[in-house]
Amino acid sequence: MTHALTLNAGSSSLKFGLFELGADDPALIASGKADRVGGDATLTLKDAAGAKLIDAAAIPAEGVVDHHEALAAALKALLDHFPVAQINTVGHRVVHGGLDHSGPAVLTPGIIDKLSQLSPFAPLHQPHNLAGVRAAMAAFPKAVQVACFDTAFHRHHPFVNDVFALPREYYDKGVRRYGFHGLSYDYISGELARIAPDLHAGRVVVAHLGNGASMCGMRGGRSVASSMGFSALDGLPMGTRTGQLDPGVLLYLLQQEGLSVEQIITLLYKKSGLLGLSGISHDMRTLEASDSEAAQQAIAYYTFRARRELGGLAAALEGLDGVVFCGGIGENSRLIRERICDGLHWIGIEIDDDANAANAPVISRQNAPVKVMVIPTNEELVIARACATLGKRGA
Ligand SMILES: Nc1ncnc2c1ncn2[C@@H]1O[C@H](COP(=O)(O)OP(=O)(O)O)[C@@H](O)[C@H]1O
Ligand SMILES: CC(=O)OP(=O)(O)O
Ligand SMILES: [Mg+2]
Repeated sequence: MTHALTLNAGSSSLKFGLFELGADDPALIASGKADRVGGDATLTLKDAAGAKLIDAAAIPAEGVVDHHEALAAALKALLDHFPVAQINTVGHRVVHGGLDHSGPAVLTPGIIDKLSQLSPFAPLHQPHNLAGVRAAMAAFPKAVQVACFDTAFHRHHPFVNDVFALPREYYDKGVRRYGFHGLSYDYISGELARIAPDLHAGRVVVAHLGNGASMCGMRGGRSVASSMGFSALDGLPMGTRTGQLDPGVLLYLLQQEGLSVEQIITLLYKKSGLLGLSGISHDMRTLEASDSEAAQQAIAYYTFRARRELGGLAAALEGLDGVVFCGGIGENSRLIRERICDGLHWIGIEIDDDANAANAPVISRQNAPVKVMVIPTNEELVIARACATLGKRGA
Protein backbone atom coordinates (compact mmCIF):
# COMPACT_ATOMS: atom_id res chain seq x y z
CA MET A 1 0.00 0.00 0.00
CA THR A 2 1.38 3.44 -0.85
CA HIS A 3 0.45 6.82 0.52
CA ALA A 4 0.92 10.39 -0.55
CA LEU A 5 1.30 13.35 1.73
CA THR A 6 0.05 16.62 0.29
CA LEU A 7 1.19 20.02 1.52
CA ASN A 8 -0.55 23.27 0.65
CA ALA A 9 1.03 26.30 2.23
CA GLY A 10 -1.31 29.27 1.83
CA SER A 11 -0.48 32.75 3.00
CA SER A 12 -2.10 32.24 6.39
CA SER A 13 -2.61 28.51 6.58
CA LEU A 14 -0.97 25.17 5.99
CA LYS A 15 -3.32 22.51 4.73
CA PHE A 16 -2.18 18.90 4.50
CA GLY A 17 -3.62 15.57 3.51
CA LEU A 18 -2.79 11.90 3.68
CA PHE A 19 -4.07 9.88 0.73
CA GLU A 20 -3.98 6.22 -0.16
CA LEU A 21 -2.91 5.71 -3.76
CA GLY A 22 -4.48 2.80 -5.57
CA ALA A 23 -6.09 1.98 -8.87
CA ASP A 24 -8.85 4.58 -8.47
CA ASP A 25 -8.86 8.26 -7.55
CA PRO A 26 -6.66 8.82 -4.44
CA ALA A 27 -8.61 8.06 -1.26
CA LEU A 28 -8.38 10.54 1.60
CA ILE A 29 -7.28 9.05 4.92
CA ALA A 30 -6.77 12.20 6.94
CA SER A 31 -6.60 15.92 6.42
CA GLY A 32 -5.67 18.83 8.52
CA LYS A 33 -4.98 22.48 8.71
CA ALA A 34 -2.79 24.77 10.68
CA ASP A 35 -4.82 27.98 10.88
CA ARG A 36 -3.71 31.53 11.57
CA VAL A 37 -0.11 30.80 10.68
CA GLY A 38 1.87 33.96 11.37
CA GLY A 39 -0.08 34.44 14.58
CA ASP A 40 -1.32 32.22 17.39
CA ALA A 41 -1.68 29.16 15.13
CA THR A 42 -3.82 26.14 15.89
CA LEU A 43 -3.80 22.63 14.46
CA THR A 44 -6.81 20.59 13.43
CA LEU A 45 -6.65 16.98 12.21
CA LYS A 46 -9.61 15.09 10.79
CA ASP A 47 -10.16 11.54 9.65
CA ALA A 48 -11.60 10.72 6.23
CA ALA A 49 -15.17 11.10 7.51
CA GLY A 50 -14.40 14.56 8.82
CA ALA A 51 -14.37 13.56 12.52
CA LYS A 52 -11.92 15.71 14.44
CA LEU A 53 -8.95 13.84 15.89
CA ILE A 54 -7.35 17.09 17.01
CA ASP A 55 -9.54 20.15 17.39
CA ALA A 56 -7.84 23.53 17.04
CA ALA A 57 -5.05 22.67 19.47
CA ALA A 58 -2.62 25.51 20.02
CA ILE A 59 0.72 24.89 18.29
CA PRO A 60 3.35 25.52 20.91
CA ALA A 61 5.95 28.09 19.94
CA GLU A 62 7.82 31.01 21.35
CA GLY A 63 5.92 33.95 19.86
CA VAL A 64 4.15 33.61 16.55
CA VAL A 65 4.06 30.25 14.73
CA ASP A 66 5.77 30.32 11.33
CA HIS A 67 5.18 27.93 8.41
CA HIS A 68 8.13 25.76 9.42
CA GLU A 69 6.81 25.16 12.93
CA ALA A 70 3.32 24.58 11.58
CA LEU A 71 4.68 21.87 9.25
CA ALA A 72 6.61 20.14 12.05
CA ALA A 73 3.46 20.07 14.20
CA ALA A 74 1.39 18.75 11.28
CA LEU A 75 3.83 15.92 10.52
CA LYS A 76 4.02 14.91 14.17
CA ALA A 77 0.23 14.82 14.52
CA LEU A 78 -0.18 12.78 11.31
CA LEU A 79 2.45 10.20 12.16
CA ASP A 80 1.18 9.89 15.77
CA HIS A 81 -2.30 9.03 14.49
CA PHE A 82 -1.30 7.07 11.37
CA PRO A 83 2.00 5.38 12.23
CA VAL A 84 1.59 2.77 9.46
CA ALA A 85 1.48 5.36 6.68
CA GLN A 86 3.92 4.48 3.89
CA ILE A 87 4.61 7.89 2.46
CA ASN A 88 6.45 7.35 -0.82
CA THR A 89 5.30 10.53 -2.50
CA VAL A 90 4.99 14.04 -1.14
CA GLY A 91 3.04 16.47 -3.29
CA HIS A 92 3.52 20.17 -2.84
CA ARG A 93 1.49 23.11 -3.90
CA VAL A 94 4.07 25.46 -5.40
CA VAL A 95 2.50 28.76 -6.27
CA HIS A 96 4.82 29.84 -9.07
CA GLY A 97 6.02 27.60 -11.88
CA GLY A 98 7.21 30.41 -14.14
CA LEU A 99 7.38 29.83 -17.88
CA ASP A 100 8.69 26.28 -17.65
CA HIS A 101 5.77 24.42 -16.12
CA SER A 102 2.35 23.82 -17.62
CA GLY A 103 1.81 20.70 -15.49
CA PRO A 104 3.11 19.02 -12.32
CA ALA A 105 6.77 17.98 -12.08
CA VAL A 106 8.99 15.65 -10.08
CA LEU A 107 11.32 17.91 -8.13
CA THR A 108 15.06 17.77 -8.72
CA PRO A 109 17.70 20.02 -7.12
CA GLY A 110 17.93 21.92 -10.44
CA ILE A 111 14.18 22.57 -10.57
CA ILE A 112 14.11 23.61 -6.90
CA ASP A 113 16.89 26.11 -7.60
CA LYS A 114 14.97 27.60 -10.53
CA LEU A 115 11.77 27.76 -8.48
CA SER A 116 13.50 29.61 -5.67
CA GLN A 117 14.51 32.28 -8.19
CA LEU A 118 10.78 32.95 -8.60
CA SER A 119 10.35 33.79 -4.88
CA PRO A 120 10.37 37.56 -5.47
CA PHE A 121 7.32 37.10 -7.73
CA ALA A 122 5.36 35.43 -4.90
CA PRO A 123 7.04 36.41 -1.63
CA LEU A 124 4.08 35.38 0.51
CA HIS A 125 3.97 31.84 -0.87
CA GLN A 126 6.97 30.56 -2.81
CA PRO A 127 9.45 30.66 0.12
CA HIS A 128 6.95 28.80 2.35
CA ASN A 129 6.23 26.28 -0.40
CA LEU A 130 9.93 25.60 -0.89
CA ALA A 131 10.55 25.46 2.87
CA GLY A 132 7.89 22.73 2.87
CA VAL A 133 9.76 20.93 0.08
CA ARG A 134 13.03 21.03 2.02
CA ALA A 135 11.42 19.93 5.28
CA ALA A 136 9.65 17.08 3.48
CA MET A 137 12.89 15.97 1.78
CA ALA A 138 14.53 15.80 5.20
CA ALA A 139 11.59 13.96 6.79
CA PHE A 140 11.05 11.54 3.84
CA PRO A 141 14.41 11.25 2.07
CA LYS A 142 13.31 8.31 -0.09
CA ALA A 143 10.00 9.78 -1.19
CA VAL A 144 9.38 11.27 -4.63
CA GLN A 145 8.69 15.00 -4.25
CA VAL A 146 6.12 16.32 -6.72
CA ALA A 147 5.40 20.00 -7.33
CA CYS A 148 1.96 21.15 -8.50
CA PHE A 149 1.93 24.70 -9.75
CA ASP A 150 -0.79 27.32 -9.27
CA THR A 151 0.27 28.93 -12.53
CA ALA A 152 0.12 25.78 -14.69
CA PHE A 153 -3.64 25.87 -15.32
CA HIS A 154 -3.31 29.32 -16.89
CA ARG A 155 -0.32 28.69 -19.16
CA HIS A 156 -2.42 28.57 -22.31
CA HIS A 157 -3.97 32.03 -22.07
CA PRO A 158 -4.40 33.82 -25.37
CA PHE A 159 -1.70 36.45 -25.97
CA VAL A 160 -3.95 39.40 -25.05
CA ASN A 161 -4.52 37.90 -21.60
CA ASP A 162 -0.87 36.97 -21.15
CA VAL A 163 0.82 40.27 -21.92
CA PHE A 164 1.26 43.75 -20.41
CA ALA A 165 1.60 46.80 -22.64
CA LEU A 166 5.28 47.17 -21.80
CA PRO A 167 8.10 47.05 -24.35
CA ARG A 168 8.18 43.57 -25.80
CA GLU A 169 11.52 42.64 -24.18
CA TYR A 170 9.79 42.32 -20.78
CA TYR A 171 7.32 39.78 -22.12
CA ASP A 172 10.22 37.80 -23.52
CA LYS A 173 11.89 37.92 -20.09
CA GLY A 174 8.79 36.43 -18.48
CA VAL A 175 6.92 39.52 -17.29
CA ARG A 176 3.50 38.05 -18.04
CA ARG A 177 0.06 37.54 -16.56
CA TYR A 178 0.58 34.12 -15.00
CA GLY A 179 -2.59 33.78 -12.94
CA PHE A 180 -2.74 31.71 -9.74
CA HIS A 181 -5.02 29.39 -7.72
CA GLY A 182 -4.70 26.98 -10.64
CA LEU A 183 -5.01 23.83 -8.50
CA SER A 184 -8.33 25.06 -7.22
CA TYR A 185 -9.52 25.94 -10.73
CA ASP A 186 -8.33 22.58 -12.04
CA TYR A 187 -10.42 20.84 -9.36
CA ILE A 188 -13.49 22.97 -10.06
CA SER A 189 -13.15 22.35 -13.80
CA GLY A 190 -13.12 18.60 -13.13
CA GLU A 191 -16.12 18.86 -10.83
CA LEU A 192 -18.05 20.84 -13.44
CA ALA A 193 -17.30 18.15 -16.02
CA ARG A 194 -18.70 15.59 -13.57
CA ILE A 195 -21.75 17.35 -12.12
CA ALA A 196 -22.61 20.12 -14.61
CA PRO A 197 -21.20 19.19 -18.04
CA ASP A 198 -23.27 21.90 -19.74
CA LEU A 199 -21.46 24.54 -17.68
CA HIS A 200 -18.11 22.87 -18.18
CA ALA A 201 -18.60 23.19 -21.92
CA GLY A 202 -19.69 26.82 -21.58
CA ARG A 203 -18.48 30.15 -20.19
CA VAL A 204 -17.95 30.19 -16.44
CA VAL A 205 -16.40 32.60 -13.97
CA VAL A 206 -14.96 30.79 -10.96
CA ALA A 207 -14.45 32.97 -7.89
CA HIS A 208 -11.85 31.54 -5.54
CA LEU A 209 -12.36 33.72 -2.48
CA GLY A 210 -10.03 32.64 0.31
CA ASN A 211 -7.46 34.64 2.18
CA GLY A 212 -5.96 35.15 -1.25
CA ALA A 213 -8.64 35.70 -3.87
CA SER A 214 -8.91 35.56 -7.62
CA MET A 215 -11.35 34.87 -10.40
CA CYS A 216 -10.84 32.74 -13.47
CA GLY A 217 -12.78 32.96 -16.70
CA MET A 218 -13.10 29.45 -18.16
CA ARG A 219 -14.38 28.28 -21.49
CA GLY A 220 -14.66 24.56 -22.14
CA GLY A 221 -13.08 23.91 -18.73
CA ARG A 222 -9.87 25.78 -19.62
CA SER A 223 -8.61 29.09 -18.28
CA VAL A 224 -9.05 31.97 -20.72
CA ALA A 225 -8.33 34.86 -18.34
CA SER A 226 -7.57 35.42 -14.67
CA SER A 227 -7.87 38.40 -12.34
CA MET A 228 -4.40 37.68 -10.96
CA GLY A 229 -1.50 38.59 -13.18
CA PHE A 230 2.26 38.71 -12.77
CA SER A 231 2.00 38.27 -9.02
CA ALA A 232 -0.61 37.17 -6.52
CA LEU A 233 -1.26 40.86 -5.79
CA ASP A 234 -3.38 41.73 -8.80
CA GLY A 235 -7.13 41.68 -9.26
CA LEU A 236 -9.44 41.36 -6.27
CA PRO A 237 -8.68 42.89 -2.88
CA MET A 238 -7.72 40.15 -0.41
CA GLY A 239 -7.19 39.58 3.29
CA THR A 240 -4.00 41.63 3.43
CA ARG A 241 -3.23 42.32 -0.27
CA THR A 242 -4.31 45.33 -2.30
CA GLY A 243 -5.60 43.69 -5.44
CA GLN A 244 -5.44 45.85 -8.57
CA LEU A 245 -3.58 49.10 -7.91
CA ASP A 246 -2.69 51.99 -10.18
CA PRO A 247 1.10 51.68 -10.71
CA GLY A 248 1.25 55.44 -10.24
CA VAL A 249 0.60 54.80 -6.54
CA LEU A 250 3.83 52.78 -6.39
CA LEU A 251 5.76 55.66 -7.95
CA TYR A 252 4.22 58.04 -5.42
CA LEU A 253 5.14 55.76 -2.50
CA LEU A 254 8.72 55.52 -3.75
CA GLN A 255 9.24 59.13 -4.72
CA GLN A 256 7.10 61.18 -2.36
CA GLU A 257 6.68 59.00 0.71
CA GLY A 258 10.25 57.69 0.47
CA LEU A 259 9.26 54.10 1.23
CA SER A 260 11.91 51.45 0.67
CA VAL A 261 11.23 48.49 -1.60
CA GLU A 262 10.98 46.24 1.48
CA GLN A 263 8.43 48.60 3.05
CA ILE A 264 6.38 48.60 -0.13
CA ILE A 265 6.40 44.79 -0.28
CA THR A 266 5.15 44.64 3.30
CA LEU A 267 2.54 47.32 2.63
CA LEU A 268 1.13 45.69 -0.51
CA TYR A 269 1.22 42.07 0.66
CA LYS A 270 0.65 42.26 4.39
CA LYS A 271 -0.97 45.51 5.44
CA SER A 272 -3.53 46.23 2.75
CA GLY A 273 -6.75 44.63 1.52
CA LEU A 274 -9.42 43.94 4.12
CA LEU A 275 -6.95 44.52 6.95
CA GLY A 276 -5.74 47.84 5.62
CA LEU A 277 -9.18 49.16 4.77
CA SER A 278 -10.89 48.05 7.98
CA GLY A 279 -7.99 48.62 10.35
CA ILE A 280 -9.47 45.66 12.25
CA SER A 281 -8.75 42.31 10.64
CA HIS A 282 -7.91 40.41 7.47
CA ASP A 283 -10.46 37.78 8.45
CA MET A 284 -13.86 38.06 6.77
CA ARG A 285 -15.61 36.36 9.71
CA THR A 286 -14.37 39.09 12.04
CA LEU A 287 -15.41 41.87 9.64
CA GLU A 288 -18.87 40.39 9.12
CA ALA A 289 -19.36 40.30 12.89
CA SER A 290 -18.16 43.88 13.33
CA ASP A 291 -20.48 46.89 13.27
CA SER A 292 -17.63 49.33 12.75
CA GLU A 293 -18.11 51.58 9.72
CA ALA A 294 -14.60 50.83 8.45
CA ALA A 295 -15.31 47.07 8.51
CA GLN A 296 -18.50 47.61 6.53
CA GLN A 297 -16.66 49.83 4.04
CA ALA A 298 -14.01 47.15 3.58
CA ILE A 299 -16.74 44.62 2.80
CA ALA A 300 -18.40 47.09 0.43
CA TYR A 301 -15.13 47.63 -1.46
CA TYR A 302 -14.46 43.87 -1.57
CA THR A 303 -17.82 43.02 -3.07
CA PHE A 304 -17.81 46.00 -5.43
CA ARG A 305 -14.43 45.04 -6.89
CA ALA A 306 -15.56 41.43 -7.19
CA ARG A 307 -18.58 42.56 -9.23
CA ARG A 308 -16.36 44.65 -11.51
CA GLU A 309 -13.98 41.79 -12.06
CA LEU A 310 -16.80 39.35 -12.72
CA GLY A 311 -18.26 41.71 -15.33
CA GLY A 312 -14.85 42.11 -16.95
CA LEU A 313 -14.28 38.37 -17.15
CA ALA A 314 -17.75 37.85 -18.60
CA ALA A 315 -16.75 40.32 -21.33
CA ALA A 316 -13.50 38.38 -21.90
CA LEU A 317 -15.59 35.21 -22.25
CA GLU A 318 -18.09 36.99 -24.54
CA GLY A 319 -20.95 35.98 -22.27
CA LEU A 320 -21.70 34.04 -19.14
CA ASP A 321 -23.38 30.70 -18.47
CA GLY A 322 -22.28 30.07 -14.90
CA VAL A 323 -20.54 31.32 -11.79
CA VAL A 324 -18.89 29.12 -9.17
CA PHE A 325 -17.94 30.30 -5.69
CA CYS A 326 -15.20 28.49 -3.78
CA GLY A 327 -12.51 29.17 -1.15
CA GLY A 328 -13.10 29.91 2.54
CA ILE A 329 -15.23 33.00 1.86
CA GLY A 330 -16.86 31.75 -1.35
CA GLU A 331 -17.94 28.48 0.24
CA ASN A 332 -19.14 29.84 3.57
CA SER A 333 -20.19 33.44 3.38
CA ARG A 334 -23.79 33.91 2.42
CA LEU A 335 -23.40 37.67 2.85
CA ILE A 336 -20.46 38.09 0.48
CA ARG A 337 -22.05 35.94 -2.24
CA GLU A 338 -25.29 37.90 -1.90
CA ARG A 339 -23.52 41.25 -2.06
CA ILE A 340 -21.49 40.26 -5.11
CA CYS A 341 -24.51 38.88 -6.93
CA ASP A 342 -26.75 41.81 -6.02
CA GLY A 343 -26.36 44.24 -8.86
CA LEU A 344 -25.47 41.57 -11.39
CA HIS A 345 -29.09 40.94 -12.43
CA TRP A 346 -28.33 42.65 -15.75
CA ILE A 347 -25.99 39.82 -16.63
CA GLY A 348 -28.53 37.13 -15.71
CA ILE A 349 -27.52 36.40 -12.11
CA GLU A 350 -30.48 35.90 -9.77
CA ILE A 351 -29.92 34.36 -6.36
CA ASP A 352 -32.32 32.18 -4.38
CA ASP A 353 -32.00 33.49 -0.80
CA ASP A 354 -32.80 30.21 0.93
CA ALA A 355 -30.38 28.22 -1.20
CA ASN A 356 -27.72 30.88 -0.64
CA ALA A 357 -28.30 30.84 3.13
CA ALA A 358 -27.87 27.07 3.11
CA ASN A 359 -24.58 27.16 1.10
CA ALA A 360 -26.46 24.88 -1.33
CA PRO A 361 -24.64 23.52 -4.41
CA VAL A 362 -26.87 25.64 -6.69
CA ILE A 363 -27.83 29.06 -5.34
CA SER A 364 -29.36 30.66 -8.44
CA ARG A 365 -33.11 30.75 -9.07
CA GLN A 366 -34.39 27.88 -11.14
CA ASN A 367 -34.99 29.75 -14.39
CA ALA A 368 -32.24 32.33 -14.06
CA PRO A 369 -30.10 32.63 -17.22
CA VAL A 370 -26.85 32.15 -15.26
CA LYS A 371 -26.41 29.13 -13.00
CA VAL A 372 -24.59 30.04 -9.78
CA MET A 373 -22.97 27.25 -7.81
CA VAL A 374 -21.04 26.77 -4.57
CA ILE A 375 -18.45 24.02 -4.92
CA PRO A 376 -16.04 23.33 -2.06
CA THR A 377 -12.63 23.29 -3.67
CA ASN A 378 -10.07 20.56 -3.08
CA GLU A 379 -6.55 21.58 -4.01
CA GLU A 380 -5.21 18.62 -2.02
CA LEU A 381 -6.96 16.06 -4.22
CA VAL A 382 -5.47 17.66 -7.33
CA ILE A 383 -2.03 17.34 -5.72
CA ALA A 384 -2.72 13.71 -4.72
CA ARG A 385 -3.76 12.89 -8.29
CA ALA A 386 -0.44 14.27 -9.55
CA CYS A 387 1.34 12.17 -6.91
CA ALA A 388 -0.48 9.07 -8.16
CA THR A 389 0.67 9.75 -11.72
CA LEU A 390 4.17 11.14 -11.20
CA GLY A 391 5.09 9.22 -8.02
CA LYS A 392 5.18 5.98 -10.02
CA ARG A 393 7.26 7.53 -12.79
CA GLY A 394 9.73 9.15 -10.39
CA ALA A 395 10.14 6.02 -8.21
N1 LIG B 1 -18.42 31.20 7.67
C1 LIG B 1 -17.62 32.11 7.12
N2 LIG B 1 -18.09 33.34 6.83
C2 LIG B 1 -17.30 34.28 6.28
N3 LIG B 1 -16.00 34.08 5.98
C3 LIG B 1 -15.48 32.87 6.25
C4 LIG B 1 -16.25 31.82 6.84
N4 LIG B 1 -15.44 30.73 6.98
C5 LIG B 1 -14.21 31.10 6.52
N5 LIG B 1 -14.23 32.38 6.08
C6 LIG B 1 -13.12 33.19 5.56
O1 LIG B 1 -12.32 32.50 4.61
C7 LIG B 1 -11.02 33.12 4.59
C8 LIG B 1 -9.94 32.03 4.56
O2 LIG B 1 -10.09 31.26 3.41
P1 LIG B 1 -9.15 30.00 3.07
O3 LIG B 1 -9.50 29.54 1.70
O4 LIG B 1 -9.29 28.99 4.16
O5 LIG B 1 -7.73 30.70 3.18
P2 LIG B 1 -6.29 30.44 2.55
O6 LIG B 1 -6.22 31.29 1.34
O7 LIG B 1 -5.34 30.86 3.62
O8 LIG B 1 -6.23 28.98 2.19
C9 LIG B 1 -10.94 34.02 5.82
O9 LIG B 1 -11.14 35.36 5.44
C10 LIG B 1 -12.14 33.55 6.63
O10 LIG B 1 -12.65 34.57 7.46
C1 LIG C 1 -1.97 32.49 -4.83
C2 LIG C 1 -2.66 32.81 -3.55
O1 LIG C 1 -3.06 33.92 -3.34
O2 LIG C 1 -2.80 31.80 -2.67
P1 LIG C 1 -3.57 31.82 -1.24
O3 LIG C 1 -4.99 32.07 -1.53
O4 LIG C 1 -3.35 30.43 -0.71
O5 LIG C 1 -2.96 32.89 -0.41
MG1 LIG D 1 -5.88 29.32 -0.37
